[in-house]
Amino acid sequence: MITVKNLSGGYAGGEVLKEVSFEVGKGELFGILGPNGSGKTTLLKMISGALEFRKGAIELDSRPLTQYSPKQLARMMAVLPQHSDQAFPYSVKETVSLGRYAHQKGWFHSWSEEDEQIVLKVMDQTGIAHLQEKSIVELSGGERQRVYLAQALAQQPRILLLDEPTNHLDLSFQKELLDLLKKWAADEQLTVVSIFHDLNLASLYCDRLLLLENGEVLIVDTPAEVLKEERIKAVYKTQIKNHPHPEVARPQLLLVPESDDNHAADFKIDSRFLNVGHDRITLKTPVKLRTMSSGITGAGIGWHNSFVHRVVPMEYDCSDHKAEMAEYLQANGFLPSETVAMMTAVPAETTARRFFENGCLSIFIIVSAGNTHRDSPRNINTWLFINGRVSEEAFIQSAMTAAEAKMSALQELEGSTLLIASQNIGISTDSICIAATQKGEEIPYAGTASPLGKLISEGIYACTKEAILNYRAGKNLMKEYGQSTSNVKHKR
Ligand SMILES: Nc1ncnc2c1ncn2[C@@H]1O[C@H](COP(=O)(O)OP(=O)(O)OP(=O)(O)O)[C@@H](O)[C@H]1O
Repeated sequence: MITVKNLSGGYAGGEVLKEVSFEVGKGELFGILGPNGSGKTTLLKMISGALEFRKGAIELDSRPLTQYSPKQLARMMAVLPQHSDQAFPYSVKETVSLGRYAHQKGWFHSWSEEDEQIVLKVMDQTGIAHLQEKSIVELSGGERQRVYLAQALAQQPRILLLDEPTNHLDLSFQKELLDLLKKWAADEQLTVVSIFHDLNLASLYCDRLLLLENGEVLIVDTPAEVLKEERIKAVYKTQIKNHPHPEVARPQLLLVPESDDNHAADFKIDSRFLNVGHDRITLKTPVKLRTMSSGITGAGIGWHNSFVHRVVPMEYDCSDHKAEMAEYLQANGFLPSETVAMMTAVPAETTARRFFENGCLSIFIIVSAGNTHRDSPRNINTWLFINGRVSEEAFIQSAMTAAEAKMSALQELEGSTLLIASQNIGISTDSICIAATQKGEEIPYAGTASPLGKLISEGIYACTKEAILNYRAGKNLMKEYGQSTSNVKHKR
C-alpha cells in the first residue's frame, strides 16, 4: 500500500532523513518509533505530501505520491497531526463534517444523506456524539483529539496517518481509540501509520514497528524483535527492563528509576528479622523483596516485605480461605498487598530456620514439615530468602533446585509413616516462597551445578530433614495444641 524507497531530505537547515526504506501493507497497523528529533514527524509529513523530499520515492498503491492531485490525496489519505489547533470556533459536528469535503462533487457542494450518516457514525464510534453541538474551543484536549480523529475517519481514507494519537487521552480512551483503529484496519482494510512515544502501546497494537535513530532506519520488524531490551536501552539512552505482558504475547518495557533505596548492596535477610510465635512465624523486612510464591496471599510474582506463616488448628475448615486469610492479616496488622502468607497446622516450634553462607552468597531458609491431619495430605512449606540480585532464570531454577532437595530429604527419611502415607498417593499441599533482596551483582543461575544452586540444595535438604525430624519428635506437642484449640473452629 505504501512503499518508501531510499527517502532522504529535511529542511533548509539540513538533512533529517537518510536513505529511509520500508513498506506498509494494506490493512496493517504500522508504528513509527524513535527518540525526540529522530525524524518521525518529518517522515510522516513526507508521506502525507506536506513536505517535499530531496531524494528517493514514495508510492501509494504502486503509484508515485507526486502523481496524485491534492483532492485525490485527500480521498486516499487522512492525517491526524500532533497539534490540531483550529482557529474557528466551529461546532463539533461542523468540524467532523469538514472531513467529508474531499468527497463532495461539483462547484456547489451538496450535503448528502450518505455524508450525514457517515458523520453520525464516526462521532458515535469516537464517543463524541453527545458533544456535537458544543464549540470545539470549549472541549478538553482529549475530547478535541477525538473530534479530529472523527474528522479523519469521516474522510473514509484508505490510509490514516497519525502523529501520537493517544496524546491527551486518558487510559480508557487510549485503549478505545487503538481498539477502534485496529478494528478499522481489520474490517475496512484501512492502512494505519502512526507515530508513538509510548512504546508499550505501540507494542500492544501494531503489527510491525519501524525504529528511527538520527533519521535512519534502525530496524523494521515485529514488536517482539524491535523492542529488545538492549536495543531500546541504547537508542533511548535509558535504563529499561523488558517484561512480557501477562495476558497478551507482546513485550512491555518498564522504566527503571534511579534507586532511592539506601540499603547497602550487601544487605542481608537473616534471623534478625524473624519472629517465631506459637501461632505464627513472621518475617518483616525494611525493604520489599522480589518474590515468587505459591502462598495463599501474595501468590505469583511480586514485591513484598511481610512474610507470614500462620498456624491453624487441625480442624480449620473454610470455603474461602483466601478471603479469610486476608481478614486475618488485616486484623493482625499486616497489609495483604505487601504480604506473602501461607497456612499450616504444623506447630511453629517444629520449623527449621537456618542461615547458610558461602563466600559472598548467602540464603536464609525456614521450613515447616508435617501432616496437617492423620491421613491428610503432606504439608511442607518452604521459605527461601536469597541475599542477592537474582535473574528471572535463577528464580525459576531456585524453585526447581529447592524442590529436588526437598524430595532428596523425603526419600532419605522414607520411614516416616506420617509423611509417606500421603506421599504414596501423591498428594501434598506444599507451598514455596522464594524472595530475593535484588541487590548487588546479578546472580545469573541457580541450577544444582551453580554456586547459588549448591547452597540452596544443601540448605533446603538440611532444613527439610530437620523440620521433619522436629515434627516427628514433637508429635505429642502437636496433639496437645490440636486439642487446646479444637474449639476454635474457622468456618465461613
Ligand atoms: N520546520 C522545521 N524546520 C527546520 N527544522 C525542523 C523543522 N521541523 C523539525 N525540524 C528538525 O528536524 C529534526 C527532526 O524533527 P522531527 O519533528 O521530525 O522529529 P521527531 O522524531 O518527530 O521528534 P519528536 O519526538 O520530538 O516529535 C529535528 O532536529 C528538528 O529540529
